[in-house]
Amino acid sequence: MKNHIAPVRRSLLSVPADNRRALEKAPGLDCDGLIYDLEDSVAPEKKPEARDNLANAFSQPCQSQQEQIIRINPLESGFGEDDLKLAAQILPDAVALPKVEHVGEIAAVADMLARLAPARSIALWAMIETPKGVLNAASIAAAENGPKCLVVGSNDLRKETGVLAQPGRAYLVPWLMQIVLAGRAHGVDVIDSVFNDFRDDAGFAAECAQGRAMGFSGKMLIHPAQIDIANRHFGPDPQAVSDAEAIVSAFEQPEAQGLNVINLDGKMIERLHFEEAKTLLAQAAMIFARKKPQ
Ligand SMILES: CC(C)(COP(=O)(O)OP(=O)(O)OC[C@H]1O[C@@H](n2cnc3c(N)ncnc32)[C@H](O)[C@@H]1OP(=O)(O)O)[C@@H](O)C(=O)NCCC(=O)NCCSC(=O)C[C@H](O)C(=O)O
Ligand SMILES: [Mg+2]
Repeated sequence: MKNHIAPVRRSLLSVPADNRRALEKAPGLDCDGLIYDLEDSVAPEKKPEARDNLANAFSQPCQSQQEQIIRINPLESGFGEDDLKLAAQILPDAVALPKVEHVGEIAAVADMLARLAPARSIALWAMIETPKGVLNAASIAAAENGPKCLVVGSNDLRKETGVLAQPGRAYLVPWLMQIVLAGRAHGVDVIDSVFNDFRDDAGFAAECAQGRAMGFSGKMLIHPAQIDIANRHFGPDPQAVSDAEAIVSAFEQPEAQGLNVINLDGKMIERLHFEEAKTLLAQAAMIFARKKPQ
């Protein structure tokens, strides 16, 4: 995505970087972003090949407007440094760090990237997927030159805590809300976790609706079949667009000049709703104007 003013992040598809067919297919899909994965979906012996695939994919001319993110391996894994060298060479929009637990990890990767690609700024994203990551989410989001996005990894979070995968995510919700609050407190975008059962459209839609209601901007995805559903749930629906148009129009009337609160069809509308409505319309316009992938 090349508009960095108000990024739309409804749907972020993870693409295993060792899967050439998926790499080929991904730029033609209607998701807002691609998270090219070098971490858990790629076996240790395939990491070099996966990096070569990405170098090759990024060398091709590309019309896609998707935001491009590379998920690297943790630095202590022994793979992370080579992943960062690759990032400095191919210059994605962002590098996603998995399993971030402390603000120091962000600083270490930022320093390394600044040394490897001094003239370019590559944003950092932090995956929050361990108990310590959740507990420290606020300080991670607040880091100087810190992450632009927090992404939840609920598979790892469940593994580390013993919480079971259940519809409704009752026991995960408090932690998810903590992550949303941490991100929003520091102006950092928040993305909900993957949903593993990619053939269960109804279950996925329910989880998207829940994530949207919790305040997430979008969802990390694992399969192309999930894109339309995520776009629909996290994007502005026609009713929301027409409500926003009515609010903007009402506040722009001469009689609303100098007023901070108005009555619109029996509802109290404040200037904050006016600002919210303008943001929603700008996002809707951006989605509408975006060139459909071929
Ligand atoms: C889950 C999959 C292994 C399923 O793959 P497959 O069996 O190939 O599915 P389909 O036959 O239904 O695929 C249909 C076509 O779609 C393409 N495809 C599938 N997945 C992707 C994708 N992710 N990106 C692009 N294209 C994709 C197939 O190639 C087929 O194409 P065609 O040949 O034209 O028919 C697979 O979907 C998969 O590997 N998904 C991603 C897995 C992944 O990235 N895992 C890491 C992220 S999960 C995570 O982060 C968890 C987090 O850390 C946490 O802790 O929670
Ligand atoms: Mg994970």
